[in-house]
Amino acid sequence: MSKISIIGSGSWGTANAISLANKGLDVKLWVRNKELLEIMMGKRENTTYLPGVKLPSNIKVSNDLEYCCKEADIIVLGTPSHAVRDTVQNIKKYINDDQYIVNLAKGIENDSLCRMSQIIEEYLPYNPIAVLSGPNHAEEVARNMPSATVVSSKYKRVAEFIQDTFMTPWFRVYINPDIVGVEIGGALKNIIALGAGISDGLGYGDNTKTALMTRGIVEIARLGVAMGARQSTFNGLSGVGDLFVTCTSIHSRNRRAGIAIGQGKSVEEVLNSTKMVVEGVRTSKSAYQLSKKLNIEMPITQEIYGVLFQGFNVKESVMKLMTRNKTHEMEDLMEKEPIVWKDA
Ligand SMILES: NC(=O)c1ccc[n+]([C@@H]2O[C@H](COP(=O)([O-])OP(=O)(O)OC[C@H]3O[C@@H](n4cnc5c(N)ncnc54)[C@H](O)[C@@H]3O)[C@@H](O)[C@H]2O)c1
Ligand SMILES: O=P(O)(O)OC[C@H](O)CO
Repeated sequence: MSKISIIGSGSWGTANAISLANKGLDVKLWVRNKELLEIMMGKRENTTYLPGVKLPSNIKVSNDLEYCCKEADIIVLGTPSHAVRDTVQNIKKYINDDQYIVNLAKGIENDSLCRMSQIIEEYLPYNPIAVLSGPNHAEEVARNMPSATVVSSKYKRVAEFIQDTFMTPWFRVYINPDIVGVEIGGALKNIIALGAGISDGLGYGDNTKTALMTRGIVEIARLGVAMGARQSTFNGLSGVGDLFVTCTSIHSRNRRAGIAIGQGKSVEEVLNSTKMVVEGVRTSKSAYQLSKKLNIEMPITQEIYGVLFQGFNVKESVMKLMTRNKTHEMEDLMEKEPIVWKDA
């Protein structure tokens, strides 16, 4: 039986700890904040990030990184994406080459434009690395509500081992070798979820949100394919699957932040009002930078980046998107699927 250590006890790190512990595995959960650690030890509950769900007795909570890393077969990184580089640097001295590293964070690092697995590989080049990404809200996974997800790794052996470890009757894990596609889908859907929230906040309807979601996945796939991903991955759980759940769920922090912005709150006000991470904000900057670098057309991302960082007015952004040059819906696939119109 594998020993698991989860570094980061936000909602998702804690939910995975609970899911794995319910399976009978020994889990150590690293808690950064000492005050929260005390509460979690006493109440056996993460009252800040996952209230209402008890921690099984086989989860050991600790603030000691060395204690958490040593003897683990699998180290799971559960911090937000902006903290992954620091976290890997901090744990590197306690890690052996044969320990598996699984990343849960969804994001693309600003400026370096690295995917999370690339950051991990930079510091731990010999370790088996996998990423887990899919339509999974912590609040539901922690309560054993049936959910599905995807594990990706460059190596089938690694993906299958992590699949077996995380799979439960309530958490169905698929594997996919397209690590670029899985990471890009999981990271960039957060930008579209902010947009879906803005649309809801403006009082627009289901048509508007569905248009954003459908055209959103087109531009996510366009960037992903340019970075080496497979188009088909964006039709899967880490693509449209995660996009659907994040754009429609009451649990989504990205969507909730978007709603508040659509209702007129400033971005600063919205981000200051929650302890929880709104990944889409930083990711919009990285995606915008990537679209410029690779010369990829990403109109929705560009407008959302503009709203978040350049003071764009949300209603004007909607109008800019609606009045762009007319085009063919399947423009991206035309080379692969030539279009033949009938004459007259
Ligand atoms: N919440 C979900 O349902 C869910 C589901 C799938 C993926 N994710 C992804 O998992 C990652 C973690 O999200 P979450 O929802 O658990 O976050 P959260 O907002 O619930 O908690 C954030 C956690 O990160 C810690 N943290 C913040 N800054 C840190 C730093 N600089 N160094 C170390 N730790 C730091 C906080 O102490 C806290 O434990 C994100 O990338 C998110 O997109 C979340
Ligand atoms: O709450 P959000 O918006 O960060 O989304 C959480 C997960 O990524 C959903 O799969």
